[in-house]
Amino acid sequence: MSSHNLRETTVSAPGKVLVAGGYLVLDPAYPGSVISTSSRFYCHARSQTSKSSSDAAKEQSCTVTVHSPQFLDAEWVYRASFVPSTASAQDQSKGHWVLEQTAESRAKAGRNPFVSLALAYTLRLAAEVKGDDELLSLLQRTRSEGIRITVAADNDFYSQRETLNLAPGTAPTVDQLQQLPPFSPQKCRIGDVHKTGLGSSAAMTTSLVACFLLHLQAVIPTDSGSLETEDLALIHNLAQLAHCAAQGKVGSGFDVSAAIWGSQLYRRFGPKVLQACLDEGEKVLAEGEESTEQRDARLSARTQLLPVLDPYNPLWKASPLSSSGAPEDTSAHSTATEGLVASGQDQVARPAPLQLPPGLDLLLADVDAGSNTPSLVSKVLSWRKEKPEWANQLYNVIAASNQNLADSLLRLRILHASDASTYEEQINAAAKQLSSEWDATLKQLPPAADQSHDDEADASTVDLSVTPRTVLQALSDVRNSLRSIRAGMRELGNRAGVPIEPPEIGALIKKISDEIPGVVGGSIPGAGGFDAFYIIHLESTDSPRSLAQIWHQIHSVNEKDESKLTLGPLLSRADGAKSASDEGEDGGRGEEDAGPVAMLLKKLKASEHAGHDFGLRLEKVDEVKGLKNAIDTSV
Ligand SMILES: Nc1ncnc2c1ncn2[C@@H]1O[C@H](COP(=O)(O)OP(=O)(O)OP(=O)(O)O)[C@@H](O)[C@H]1O
Ligand SMILES: C[C@@](O)(CCOP(=O)(O)O)CC(=O)O
Repeated sequence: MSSHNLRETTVSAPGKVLVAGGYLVLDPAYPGSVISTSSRFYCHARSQTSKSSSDAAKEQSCTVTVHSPQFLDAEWVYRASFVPSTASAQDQSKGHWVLEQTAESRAKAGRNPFVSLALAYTLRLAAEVKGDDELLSLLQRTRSEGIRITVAADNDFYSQRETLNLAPGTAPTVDQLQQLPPFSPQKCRIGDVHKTGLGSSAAMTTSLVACFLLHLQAVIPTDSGSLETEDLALIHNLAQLAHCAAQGKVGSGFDVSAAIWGSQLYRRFGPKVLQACLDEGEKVLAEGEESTEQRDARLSARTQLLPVLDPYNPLWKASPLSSSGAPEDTSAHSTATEGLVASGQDQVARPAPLQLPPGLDLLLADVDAGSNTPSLVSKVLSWRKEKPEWANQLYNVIAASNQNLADSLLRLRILHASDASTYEEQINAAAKQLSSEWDATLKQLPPAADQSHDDEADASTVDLSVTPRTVLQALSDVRNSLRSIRAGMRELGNRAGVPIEPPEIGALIKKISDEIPGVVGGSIPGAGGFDAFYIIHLESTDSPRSLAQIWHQIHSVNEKDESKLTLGPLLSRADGAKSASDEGEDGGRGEEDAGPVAMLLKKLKASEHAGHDFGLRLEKVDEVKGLKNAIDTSV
C-alpha cells in the first residue's frame, strides 16, 4: 500500500516604496532608500509525495499549476520535464529540464512570463543544486496532480475602486478597505488590473521562486524555521534573473531586493552579471516547434546558473562603475548606514538594512490620475545623456539629501537603542506639534553639553547622547532631508521636462506637512508622477491616532485645496513598524561596555541572520488570515 505525504510550503514577500533615489538608483554610484511594506504577496505550494517511486509511473515529467484566485482565468498549467540527451547531443550531460505550458492553459489564461520564467529558472537551478537524478526522483514520487501553487496578494497591491463599485472620481475610505475580505477577488483578468505601485510583479516573482525552490528541497530552512543568509542571497539572485527576463530588461532591481531583504539602502548590482543568462531570454521555455536535435543543441549551449547566481559571486556586489561607463567614486555617495554594516570581501552581497526608527511610520496615498512611468524614465535618462554635467551636479545634490535622510534615520535608531524612554517622551511631544514648530522648540531646549551639532549627520561624529534636544534635532534633520529630496526631484522633473513631482501633488504634500501635527514630511515614491505620494509621520504612544483619523486630517487639508485631488488611502505601513515604547534595539540597555553604536551594530549584524522579521518570510498557512480560504476555493 502506498502512503503519501502532503507537503506544503508557504512564503511571503513584502511590497516596496522607494522613498528616495528614484532614477539615481539606476546608476550603481547612488544608493536608494527603500522601505518595505506591511502588505505582502503570499505563495503556497502543495503536493503529495510518496516515500518511494515504486508505485508511481516512471514519468519524466510532472505537472506544475500556478493559480491566482483573485483574478479571472488565472490558472497557468505547465509540464516540467526531463528530456534525456540524444546520441547526437554535443554535451556530456544526461539531458535537460524544460517547462512547457499546456496548450489548453495557454488558450484559456494566455502566457504569464513572470510565472513561467520564475518556474523555469527555478527548476533549472534546483536541478543544478540537487542533481538531475535527485530532482527527477522527487518529481516522480509526486502524485499525478503534480505541484499546485497558489499566489495571493494583499489587497493594497491593487486599487480596490472597482471591487468596491465606486463611482468614477470617488476613492475608498479606510473603513471600506478594512472591511474588505483578505485577498479580495478583482473581477478582472490580471492584465486589466489597476496597480498601486507596490511592486506586485517583483513580490510575486520573489515569493514564487522562493516557494518553488523550497518546495523542490533545493534550499532547506534551518531547524528554527528560517533561511540562512546565503540561501536568501541565492533566492535573491534567482528572483532578479527571473524578474529581469520577464520584464525584458535589467531594471535597477530595488523592488526584488526589498522583497528579500526588507527596508534597506539599495545599491544596484552590475547589470553584466545576468547578461549571459538573459541573452537566452525566453528560450528557456520550450518552443515546441524544433526538432529534438535542435532543442538539444540549444539547451546544451545554456549557461550554468549556479556559478552566476552563487551568493558569493563578487559580481553581485555594487559595481564601482556608473552606468554611463565613467569611473565613479562610490564612497562619495556612501552613507554612514552603509559604512556601519559593510560586509567583508568573503561575505555574501546584501544591502544595509534601513528600518524606520520606532515611532515613525509611513502612509501611502493612491491618487486617481495615472501616469506612465516608463516614459518618465526614458525622458529622464535621455536628458541625463544630453546634459551629463548638469545631470551629475543635480544627481549629486539629490544624493546628498538621500544620504542625510538615511543617516538621520540611523541616528534616531541609535538614540532609541540607547535610551528608549527619553526617546519616547520626545517623540510623543513632537507628534503633537506641527513639524514647523520644532525649530522654536529646539531653541528653547538646553544645548548639548559637550559638542555642537554637526549637520553632516555622520553617525560617528554627531552627538549621540540621548537628550530631548538630540532626538528633536535628528527628527528635524529627517524633515529637512525630505524637503530637500522633494526640491531635488522637482528640479529633476523641470529639467527633464516631465512631471516627476506634479505641482498639485507637491503643493498637497507641503500642506499636509505644514498643517497636520506630527507629519515629518513626504514625497513622491519611485519614479514619481501623478499616481501616488507617501507621508512619514510620528505616532505618539500616549494619544495614538488611527489610520482613519490621520486620513480624516489629510482629507480636510485636500478639501480646502483648489486643485482638490481624488485621494485614496492604502492600508500599508512600513514593514515591522515599531512604536516608540518598544524596547531598545538590544532589548533596552545594552551590555556595560557596549556603546549605543556598537549595540546597534551588533543588532544589525544579528538581523543579517535569516530569522529576521522583514523581507522574505516563511509562513504557516493557518496563521495568515484568509489564505487557507483563497487556496481552498482555488482547488
Ligand atoms: N496576483 C498576480 N497573479 C499573477 N500574476 C501577477 C499577479 N500580480 C502581478 N502579476 C504579474 O505581474 C505583472 C505586472 O507587472 P508590471 O511590471 O507591469 O507591474 P509592477 O512592476 O509590479 O507594477 P508596480 O510597481 O506599479 O506595482 C502582471 O502582468 C502579471 O504577469
Ligand atoms: C525610476 C526608477 O528608479 C524607480 C521606479 O520606481 P517605481 O516603480 O515608480 O516605484 C526605475 C528603477 O529603479 O527601476
